[in-house]
Amino acid sequence: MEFTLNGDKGYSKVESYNDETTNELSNHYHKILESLGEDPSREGLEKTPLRVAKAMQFLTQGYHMDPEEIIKSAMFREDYQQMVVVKDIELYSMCEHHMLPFFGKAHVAYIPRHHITGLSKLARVVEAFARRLQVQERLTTQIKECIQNTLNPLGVAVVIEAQHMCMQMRGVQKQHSVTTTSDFTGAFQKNLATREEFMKIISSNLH
Ligand SMILES: Nc1nc2c(ncn2[C@@H]2O[C@H](COP(=O)(O)OP(=O)(O)OP(=O)(O)O)[C@@H](O)[C@H]2O)c(=O)[nH]1
Ligand SMILES: [Zn+2]
Repeated sequence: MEFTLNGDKGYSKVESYNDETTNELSNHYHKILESLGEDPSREGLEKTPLRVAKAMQFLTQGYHMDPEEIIKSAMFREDYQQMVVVKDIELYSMCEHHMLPFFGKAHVAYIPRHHITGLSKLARVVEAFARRLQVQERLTTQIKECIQNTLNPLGVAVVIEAQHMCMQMRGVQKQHSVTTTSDFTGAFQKNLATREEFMKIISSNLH
């Protein structure tokens, strides 16, 4: 089956894998298991190369998504010019240095000029950029730019808080460190009160 994620909405709802890529990855993971001193033919590992091949394609499916198309597929003209905040969007990404997970939450806001977008699309844009090999800084900026370029709003704000497994399980081994990145355009950049309102909303426990 093909990865057909560039559908008319910019993503596909079906979990599917490219047979050729799956085969190629499986062969590589078979060798990797051997290099690690394992026996890829023992019962528990027999299907592991195939499972990992699929898992890795799932975790990097963002390469087959078109984030701008995701927003454009649900853009509506509206005169609302106040802050729209979607907070606590959980995200799972992989650091490009160690290919280990980093995970946490994204908080996304914008102030519409003439257009709003479907709320789920903001979360889908986070997914589309997170499901790639990333650094947290670039992930933050890409989400911001995508929303700015498509909706042309009065401002965009993105804050990401994440824990990096490469800092927890290995390396410096700091279990409790959390990294926060942020990026702003327009009103969020120029107007301190606007930015503070956003920061207050994402820090509050109001639901
Ligand atoms: N800026 C940034 N750094 C990251 C991110 N994810 C992982 N890193 C860091 O990437 C760096 C890579 O540094 P290197 O010295 O080349 O790799 P390393 O020898 O494995 O480093 P240690 O993790 O310190 O053991 C490390 O400091 C990681 O903590 C990220 O999203 N943003
Ligand atoms: Zn890393």
